[in-house]
Amino acid sequence: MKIDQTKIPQATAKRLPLYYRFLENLSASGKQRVSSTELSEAVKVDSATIRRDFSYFGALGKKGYGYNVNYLLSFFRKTLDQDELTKVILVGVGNLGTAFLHYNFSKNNNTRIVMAFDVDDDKIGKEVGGVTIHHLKDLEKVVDPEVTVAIMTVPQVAAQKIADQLVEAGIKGILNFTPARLDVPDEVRVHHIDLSVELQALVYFLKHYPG
Ligand SMILES: NC(=O)c1ccc[n+]([C@@H]2O[C@H](COP(=O)([O-])OP(=O)(O)OC[C@H]3O[C@@H](n4cnc5c(N)ncnc54)[C@H](O)[C@@H]3O)[C@@H](O)[C@H]2O)c1
Repeated sequence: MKIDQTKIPQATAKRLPLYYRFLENLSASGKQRVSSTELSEAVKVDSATIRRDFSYFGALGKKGYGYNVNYLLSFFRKTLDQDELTKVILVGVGNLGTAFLHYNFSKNNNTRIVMAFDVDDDKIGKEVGGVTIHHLKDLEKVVDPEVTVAIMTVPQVAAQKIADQLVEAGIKGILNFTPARLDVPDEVRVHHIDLSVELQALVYFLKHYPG
């Protein structure tokens, strides 16, 4: 079935990897079907939302049967391009960048950091987690044109200039771990991950919605 991706709401699209990971584990343990209630408990999304999410791609659970795990998995694989390896680059091999290179999405075998960049001469040419570190000035020379996603783990002060360089080199998506708010052209997407904001939100919810 061909799904029009533009019709899937963003909030639904964001939950797909979550569903996918859980279904993959289910399938590996030999389970053939799953109910929305079971899914709901595992991924912590309410079952009405799950049913609505799944209805966007025509997966209608049968009463008393639930969803067919393999059907869902094959759908998610296609939709999330799980069959294709997404190559990603990382800029800034410090504390956080080093940790990411060692982790390198080992649980999620369709995303891989293939190259890292820094400006510290002591790091250039070395490998971390099997990934070679290049000088950022060589970005356009060494990066594969099919790479369109970059992770930024650099000091805040350097972030905007590096974002400009990434855009210039054809990067279309930036996962930004620095506290800097980046200014990029409309066609470039930035996802900003700010741990202190997440923590503050958690503390707020604990305080105002206890239990
Ligand atoms: N360490 C954490 O736990 C953590 C958590 C959340 C967010 N952050 C944010 O992530 C970013 C990185 O943090 P960190 O602790 O890894 O910092 P770090 O100082 O350990 O590492 C920064 C790296 O970026 C490199 N760098 C500096 N200027 C550069 C440039 N122009 N081009 C390419 N590389 C450059 C440095 O050489 C260094 O290797 C910061 O913005 C920080 O606020 C860090």
